[in-house]
Amino acid sequence: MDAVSSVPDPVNEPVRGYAPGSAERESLQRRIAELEGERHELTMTVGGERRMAGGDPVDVVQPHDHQHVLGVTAQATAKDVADAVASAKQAAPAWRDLPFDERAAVLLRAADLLSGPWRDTLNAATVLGQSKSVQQAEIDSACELIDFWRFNVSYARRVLEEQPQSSPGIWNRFDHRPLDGFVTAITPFNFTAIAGNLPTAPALMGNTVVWKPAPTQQLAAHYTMRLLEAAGLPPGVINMVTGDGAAVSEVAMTDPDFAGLHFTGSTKTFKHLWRLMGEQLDTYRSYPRIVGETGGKDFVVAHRSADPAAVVNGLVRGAFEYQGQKCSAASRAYISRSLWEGGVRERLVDVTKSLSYGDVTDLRHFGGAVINDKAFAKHAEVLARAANTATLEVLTGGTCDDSVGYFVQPTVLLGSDPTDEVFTTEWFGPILAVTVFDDSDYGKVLELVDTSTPYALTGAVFATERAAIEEAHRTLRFAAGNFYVNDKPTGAVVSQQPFGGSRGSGTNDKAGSIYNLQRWVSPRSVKETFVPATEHGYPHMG
Ligand SMILES: NC(=O)c1ccc[n+]([C@@H]2O[C@H](COP(=O)([O-])OP(=O)(O)OC[C@H]3O[C@@H](n4cnc5c(N)ncnc54)[C@H](O)[C@@H]3O)[C@@H](O)[C@H]2O)c1
Ligand SMILES: N[C@@H](CCC=O)C(=O)O
Repeated sequence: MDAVSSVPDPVNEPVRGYAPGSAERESLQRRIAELEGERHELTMTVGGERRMAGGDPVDVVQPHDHQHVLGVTAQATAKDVADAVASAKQAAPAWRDLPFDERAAVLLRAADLLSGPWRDTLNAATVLGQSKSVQQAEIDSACELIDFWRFNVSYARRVLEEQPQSSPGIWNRFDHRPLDGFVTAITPFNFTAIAGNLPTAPALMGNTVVWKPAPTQQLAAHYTMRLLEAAGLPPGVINMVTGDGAAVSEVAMTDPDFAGLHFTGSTKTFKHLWRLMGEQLDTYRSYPRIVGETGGKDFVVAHRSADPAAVVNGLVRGAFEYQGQKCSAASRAYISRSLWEGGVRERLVDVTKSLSYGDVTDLRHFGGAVINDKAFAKHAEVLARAANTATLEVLTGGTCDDSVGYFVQPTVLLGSDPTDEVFTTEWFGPILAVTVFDDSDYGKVLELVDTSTPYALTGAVFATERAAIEEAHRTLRFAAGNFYVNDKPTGAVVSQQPFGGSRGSGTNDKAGSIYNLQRWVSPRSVKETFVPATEHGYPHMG
């Protein structure tokens, strides 16, 4: 059983600005150029060995310059995944028997390496492979991942401290065992921090893991794996397999020792995986722990009392940072008529028009391209439909161009039918749908916001009247797991706004919090009686 010692008090990693002329900018640009000039062999890592997966090769490109191949990865085969599962099982006894402090030290060291010598590498890989602006890479692949690793150690310690009461002559204890089997972590393309957190959180609690990143995030995932090795992660504790995941669900998730899924990605994929797990219930030795954080259709509501400049800024940053490819991105807005007609419409259109999306290695751009050809085609279809729908008006944007990169212009659609799919479907791109309501209909609009989508991830209300804010809290209590007052619905910070949503948006286990970490232990209650009874009778028997 783990002894509990004290661990360093975590603080949030400061965000660097990369202003022109700064040493940090020069250093990052140098690293970007180095990684851009290499052609990476994006292998799996199984039992500490790097090897190319056996299936079809897959090019990993720069989304803003899709002819530029950064490296080649490959689809993992059933045999590759079976090897990763075997390796996770083999590494399990030694890893779970290692004292908590030794496991924690690996992540604390990884955090310090990322804060220092590895920062440029992970940021550069995220800029190039996922088309993030430097600011968006910095808050993700540096700060958020460092925060996950440091804060998780402190939360894990609190989990281990939780102990039952004892009574005279009896000592009761919790043995915080890892799960009885291995964990599968499946991660999305859009956050390097999430990709790094999902395998490491269960590992911290003593589990071994099969991790499958998204192919489009493979460059940053490759360096995350190298960084964990540099921090001292033993071989086999986290086994990284590559590809689109078909073999992972077929092999790892149908193994009798599969004990937990740590997933972030779309609602559709999560439901598919949950159904698969349901079908396998008679195969598994334990009921698997299922943690899945999924899609959103995140809202902004602006009451007539709101500060117009704050509303516009919240919409622009909330909807268009990282090309709208955040699960938290504002994609539907409900604006009171007096605000809209009092200048918000013009200001929103003007600021949105001024945003430049381009090659993110040129740091002057606000954003880059969407992740791949599939996302581009989906957005192109949405924009074509919008242009031909009578209830929709394209206020700005509405165009896209994939001749060099997968560029979709930041788009604002004005809709008179709030049931149209632009207000209900997650597209995961830079498309914001706005509808305008009469000031007196605020209460009705809150009801509409609550009921018009299957999701409940993030949302924001802008208002200065306290009664309006209180009404939004009440009506929208279950409409968002992360709710913002007078702020954009994106940009949650580990330890400050623990992140996750409910309804169709996930199991709401709040990544980077004590709630998430406790899902990766299976406590054993131990009762020890110091002087055991020797007579079987009771007083009532006389
Ligand atoms: N709620 C959150 O915290 C959160 C955070 C980030 C992203 N997201 C959501 O993620 C989605 C965007 O990410 P994405 O496009 O990478 O999602 P996705 O569902 O397409 O893919 C997620 C992961 O699942 C894998 N996958 C897909 N099909 C699989 C299968 N059959 N078997 C095994 N693995 C499979 C993918 O390869 C990838 O690694 C959006 O819906 C977004 O809202 C949610
Ligand atoms: N936690 C991030 C979103 C993660 C999903 O993509 C935010 O709060 O913006």
